[in-house]
Amino acid sequence: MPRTAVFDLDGTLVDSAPDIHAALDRLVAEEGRPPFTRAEVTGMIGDGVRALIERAAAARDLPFSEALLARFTADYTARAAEATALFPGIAAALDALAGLGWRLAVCTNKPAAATAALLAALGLDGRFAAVGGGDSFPVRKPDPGHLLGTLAAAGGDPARAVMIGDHRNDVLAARGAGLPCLFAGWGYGTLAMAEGAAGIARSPAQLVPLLRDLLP
Ligand SMILES: O=C(O)COP(=O)(O)O
Ligand SMILES: [Mg+2]
Repeated sequence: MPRTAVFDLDGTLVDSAPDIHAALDRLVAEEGRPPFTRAEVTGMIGDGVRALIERAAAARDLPFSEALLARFTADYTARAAEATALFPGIAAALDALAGLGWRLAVCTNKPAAATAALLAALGLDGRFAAVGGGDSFPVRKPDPGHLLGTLAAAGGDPARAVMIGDHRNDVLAARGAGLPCLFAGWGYGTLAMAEGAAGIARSPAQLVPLLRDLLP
């Protein structure tokens, strides 16, 4: 059974904050509200799009509504790849893992449609044995069912898999699923969120050696 590396998306594989930030600014500008700082935006990412819009609305004194959420989702999904790129070193790490026989998967709280659009725009469709989005299953991270469902879809073995993510939700999902989590220190989470992780990768260049240590 091959080893499986299950990657979080936002803040781990891709630096998606610029496009999320731009879409949030367009949304609140339509309501006559001022734009966000980048730190405000990265602090609101990680619990899926509904939580993102609830937080953004609260921060700009706007009532949350399904219509607001739907407007954001449509706009962001159409423009998710304008400024979003892989973090430097990620492409090489994915290539190296694939070359070592690892199976690759994505487990993200980003909705599946936006995730698919983004991965396609980055030329990454087909790279992953499975992609579990934030609305692909009845549950999402930190619920381990999201990670285990993605792993099952990838044909991976939970006893031979590692989760890599930048948020507390990734660490908690991995812990609940009985997998080690490697914390992505270059992402949007704080290092305090790494508590309970099996290790911290400071840069994508450290991914392959640390993953090989975790699953020799
Ligand atoms: O959509 C989010 O809030 C975060 O997505 P992630 O799980 O890929 O970090
Ligand atoms: Mg993330």
